[in-house]
Amino acid sequence: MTADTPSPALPPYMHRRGLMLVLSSPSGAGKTTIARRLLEQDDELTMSVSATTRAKRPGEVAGVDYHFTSLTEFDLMVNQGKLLEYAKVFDNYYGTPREPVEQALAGGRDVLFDIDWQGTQQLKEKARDDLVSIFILPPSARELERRLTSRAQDSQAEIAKRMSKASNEMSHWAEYDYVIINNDVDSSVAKAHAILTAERLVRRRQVGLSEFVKGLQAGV
Ligand SMILES: Nc1nc2c(ncn2[C@@H]2O[C@H](COP(=O)(O)OP(=O)(O)O)[C@@H](O)[C@H]2O)c(=O)[nH]1
Ligand SMILES: Nc1ncnc2c1ncn2[C@@H]1O[C@H](COP(=O)(O)OP(=O)(O)O)[C@@H](O)[C@H]1O
Repeated sequence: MTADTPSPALPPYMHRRGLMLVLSSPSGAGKTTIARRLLEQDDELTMSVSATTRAKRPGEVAGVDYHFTSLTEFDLMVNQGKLLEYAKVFDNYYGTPREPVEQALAGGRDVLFDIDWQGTQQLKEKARDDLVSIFILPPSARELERRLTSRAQDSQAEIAKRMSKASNEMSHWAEYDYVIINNDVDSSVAKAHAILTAERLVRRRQVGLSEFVKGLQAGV
């Protein structure tokens, strides 16, 4: 085939089973930054927008960054089974609405989650085969504190609380499939995207391969 001959379309029975890509890290290590960049670069990736009882930060948009709810509304979602997982983090509740995730996966799209280790464990119990998890570490403790402070969105007391919980959060690093030390943002985004690209090619995620290969064999 010459360079300007269009490649033939793949048969319609071939499609990809969507995967769930989880990013976790101690607060301030950079998962929101990496998640935003991945979403900009990749049309097949959808963000799971969590529900939370925490107060909205300056600049955050309701329905985009989080669904901000009261404790009563959150309880109702839990009792009605509307959350795929939920956990208490830093004295607030956070949870993943079930329906958008199920819809995206059914449509062959991949879903990106910014959730903590507790949520990751719950998703792993429910959907191990569809889950790919990445733990993001800061390059140093000092840099973590600098990032939390320079983000300038939390009070000093809130930052101190996040630093004191960082050690516990980081103790879960070995439960993840991949680890990225987030030194340079561009390089970390490229690494996360490489993981996504490779995981999409995992054999069981490519539905219809057997028929495809049979067709190839029949044609040679
Ligand atoms: N289990 C769970 N954790 C979540 C969810 N949404 C956010 N989190 C986690 O809650 C923690 C606090 O998030 P946030 O208040 O946005 O603070 P930040 O991580 O400092 O930006 C982070 O570890 C998030 O990954 C969720 O739906 N479920
Ligand atoms: N590799 C990096 N180098 C320098 N600053 C970074 C890097 N990654 C993220 N940041 C900055 O650190 C702060 C915390 O990042 P953020 O993505 O909000 O972390 P998280 O979502 O893990 O709490 C933000 O101000 C962000 O711009």
